[in-house]
Amino acid sequence: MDIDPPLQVCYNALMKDEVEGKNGRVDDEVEETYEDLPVIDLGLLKMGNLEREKCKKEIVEAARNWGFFQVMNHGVPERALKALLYEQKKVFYHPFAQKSLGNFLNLGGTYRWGNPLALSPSQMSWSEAFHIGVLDVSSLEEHVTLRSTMETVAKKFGSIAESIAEILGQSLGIKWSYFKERCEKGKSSLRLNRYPPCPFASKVYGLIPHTDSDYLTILYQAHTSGLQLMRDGTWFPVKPNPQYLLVNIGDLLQVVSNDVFKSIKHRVVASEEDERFSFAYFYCPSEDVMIESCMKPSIYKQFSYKEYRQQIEKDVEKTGNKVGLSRFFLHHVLDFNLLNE
Ligand SMILES: O=C(O)CCC(=O)C(=O)O
Ligand SMILES: [Fe+2]
Repeated sequence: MDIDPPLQVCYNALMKDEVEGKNGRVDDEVEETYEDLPVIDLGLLKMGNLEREKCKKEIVEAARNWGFFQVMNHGVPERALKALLYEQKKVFYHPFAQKSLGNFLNLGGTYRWGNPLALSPSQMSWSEAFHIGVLDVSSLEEHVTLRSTMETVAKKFGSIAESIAEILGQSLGIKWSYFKERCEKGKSSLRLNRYPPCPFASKVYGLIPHTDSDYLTILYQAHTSGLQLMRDGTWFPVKPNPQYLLVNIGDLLQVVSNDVFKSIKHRVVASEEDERFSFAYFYCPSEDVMIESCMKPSIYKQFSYKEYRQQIEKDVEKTGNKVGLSRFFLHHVLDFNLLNE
């Protein structure tokens, strides 16, 4: 059976171009188990002062020490999460010829698949996605149930992101409304991901290693494993738990915090048997917002969010990879490891 979207065609073309011995992804060491990723009970934020402070402290510690953590009692009903998984499946199961039309879902340019700019199989993601601006969700006129489930999830995930950003900001001495002001009319988005089973699972990623280009991300990965994060140079699997949401620090918060909080590299490995779904909320400012450190001396130059996105686009076009924050180091401290990846 043909694979939809036509990832195999893309893969075959890349394999043809590859120099022998260089094909396929790099197989780094992966730890077998991962029990320690913090789990934070957000229910405590609704309790007395003591519990609230304890929870805030745990969030700040997890963000400092891990950059990636899980939250429970997050207030998003399980039926809303399941409903979006169901709705996203229905959308993905439309034939490729429809999905790839510019105006599918009445929205332009929201559908992504593989990586049209990949120069080798290791830069190719065996997945497809809809990346929809939160402010555009209301344009999904004909897709009533998709729209309403996305609206529910976006609203809930957005307020979780806002609360966590506020707590982290306060720990740095930033005004409580700092992130809210920058993101209210901003570019936050929801990304629906589908990872089809892959006949060459050892050769490509489901989603190539990357950091997120936002303040922070709220992710739901439901039941199927595949997500891994990089810690101290080793990849660790993140065990799925349908009760939990995952939170990870993005590049912009790394800059604002002057590296107190780190944007953690993560990836999804491909699977020969399993189809996998996930969805993510990216908490982002408006394009004109300046991204700058709240501490001196700053590690990074100031840049606008728009500049950051444009730089990423340019780098991906040229090299197949996002270079990311090292482009904006002050004093031209270039991280050649990152550049050469
Ligand atoms: O599917 C996942 O678990 C991760 C998705 C992700 O990292 C992303 O969409 O940026
Ligand atoms: Fe990500």
